Amino acid sequence: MDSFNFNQYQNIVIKVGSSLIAPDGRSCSTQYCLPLASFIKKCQHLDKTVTLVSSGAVAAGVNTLKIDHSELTLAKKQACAAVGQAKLINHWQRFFDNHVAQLLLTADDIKHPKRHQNARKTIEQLHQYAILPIVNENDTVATAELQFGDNDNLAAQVATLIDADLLIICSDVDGVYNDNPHQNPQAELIPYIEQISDKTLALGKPTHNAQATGGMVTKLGAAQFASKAGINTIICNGKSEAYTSLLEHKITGTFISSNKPYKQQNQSNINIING
Ligand SMILES: Nc1ncnc2c1ncn2[C@@H]1O[C@H](COP(=O)(O)OP(=O)(O)O)[C@@H](O)[C@H]1O
Ligand SMILES: N[C@@H](CCC(=O)OP(=O)(O)O)C(=O)O
Repeated sequence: MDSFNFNQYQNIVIKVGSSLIAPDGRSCSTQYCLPLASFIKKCQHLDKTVTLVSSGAVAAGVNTLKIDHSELTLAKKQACAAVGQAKLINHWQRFFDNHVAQLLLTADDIKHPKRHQNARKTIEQLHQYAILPIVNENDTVATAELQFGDNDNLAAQVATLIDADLLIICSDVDGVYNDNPHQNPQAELIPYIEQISDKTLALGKPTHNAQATGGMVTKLGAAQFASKAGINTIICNGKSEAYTSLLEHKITGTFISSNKPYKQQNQSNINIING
């Protein structure tokens, strides 16, 4: 079989969800962040530029303020995000010896031409300083994000902003299944999606996890957005061997192809495992 070649990707956006930052309510846990940090460092040593989109601020704030998720009003969620963001960035600083930067963005910042350009230039400059840019939604002002939005979409927007060639969405499931595997034990993993149709979007259901936001619905929406911009997406499990596989030029998860040719992309060369 032809092989997927991780070497062809140079500018990668990695999104990590609350499910991995705060497993079982343990906010800012090292359990899944340590392997992810190690993967990011390996990518950096391979001369790839990496931008991290990290969720987990609300979960971290909930943990500090000892609030039940079911009691969260919008104002309480925003207060949790403000408390938790400080904790979250401190958490990442420890893995990267302080070589990280915090960027809090809203959808408006990405739409506004001048702010868009400023955000892009800042990220490029940080990459030149070998600093890992860590992006989150600016939850204090982005009320719509906490009511309707999600960081999967933000990650796809950031990937487009910086002309990334790969978006990796790390979650707590092996990839996209034909139904929610937490609710349907018969659900089967879909290793490769050539194009996201309405039928594919309908496979994505909400999350089973009170701490997370979007479930697979928003990940598929994000992949569709990235795909239209010529960016391939991989949805994988940050609890598994997915990172090791990628470094070995194999995909453990779901690969979603962009629907237009991008850079040296070669769609015939894809080696899928785990499916
Ligand atoms: N078709 C599907 N395939 C896989 N997972 C799905 C699907 N539909 C819904 N899900 C849910 O999406 C969850 C992952 O999204 P989410 O909990 O929001 O994670 P994260 O915090 O990583 O963004 C899974 O654990 C599962 O409950
Ligand atoms: N800005 C929020 C992100 C919420 C979110 O999208 O969470 P997730 O579905 O776990 O990626 C936070 O940091 O908690």
